[in-house]
Amino acid sequence: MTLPFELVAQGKVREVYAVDDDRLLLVASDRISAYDVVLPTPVPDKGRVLTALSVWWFEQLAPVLAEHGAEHHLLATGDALLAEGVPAELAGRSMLVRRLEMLPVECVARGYLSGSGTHLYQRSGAIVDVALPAGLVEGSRLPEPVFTPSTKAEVGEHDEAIGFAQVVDAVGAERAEALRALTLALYRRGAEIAEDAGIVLADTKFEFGTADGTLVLGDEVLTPDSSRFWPAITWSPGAPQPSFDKQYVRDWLTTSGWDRVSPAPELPEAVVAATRERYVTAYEKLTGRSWS
Ligand SMILES: CCOC(=O)Cn1cc(-c2ncnc(N)c2C#N)cn1
Repeated sequence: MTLPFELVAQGKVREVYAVDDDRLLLVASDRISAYDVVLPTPVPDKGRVLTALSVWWFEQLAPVLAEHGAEHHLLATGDALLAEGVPAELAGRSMLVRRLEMLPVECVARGYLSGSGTHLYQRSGAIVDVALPAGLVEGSRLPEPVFTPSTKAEVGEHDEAIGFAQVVDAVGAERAEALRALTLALYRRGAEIAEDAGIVLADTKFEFGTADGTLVLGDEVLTPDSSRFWPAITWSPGAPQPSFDKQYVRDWLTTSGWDRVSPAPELPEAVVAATRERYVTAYEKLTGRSWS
């Protein structure tokens, strides 16, 4: 599909286009990645569901942003984009956003110990400069949510966990404090809403920018692609937790014998359908809205 806009960033499952000097278009694809590999089989509606979820979260989080003197970058989505020249088949999985001066920090909030956080903790009892109590295991709930920022890695590289001092070096002390406070406040509100929906929001990554000196929440927000969603019902510390949305894919890939190095195999139709259903279910449980 050719868009009448310049491609400015390409991620594993998303693209960013320049609409004009002040606005960008974030386009979510139906691609799914597992074990850091983009799989060859798309999941129908994944892009549209995760876009609708982000849009809903921007609405839910607007009061928290306002409390912190911040805003978000969303301008429009869906049919409103047709007038901007966005093709109909992309409109539902695109967000028109304000162009920001993006800050060079991945703002990660963790309410639970998982993934790279567990690895760092097992090595040093902390996540960089964030000390944690002894005796935690993969999946443990943390006493309090913590801010564990990282650098924005180049495409294909892994983000590197950094300490608060490095955030200060990058954006200044006042802005660093604001990022930490806002990241944790947004995470707490998201985790609270997710808990009511039977979903553990284990961690999430926010990206912020500035516009005319104001802090602005960018990127996608609180989706299963930017966060770890676990079914609350199966939460059991001591082992990797089942992913709310990707577990069918992970399990099938494991049974398929894929070596994780050679090109990933096509997913069976049943796994694609079940995975699509997980995205729709996450949307409906969180928003209380019917996907249809
Ligand atoms: C392909 C995936 O890459 C990204 O989303 C990272 N990225 C964010 C921007 C951005 N730049 C200015 N203003 C914004 N509002 C945004 C946003 N969101 C560019 N790349």
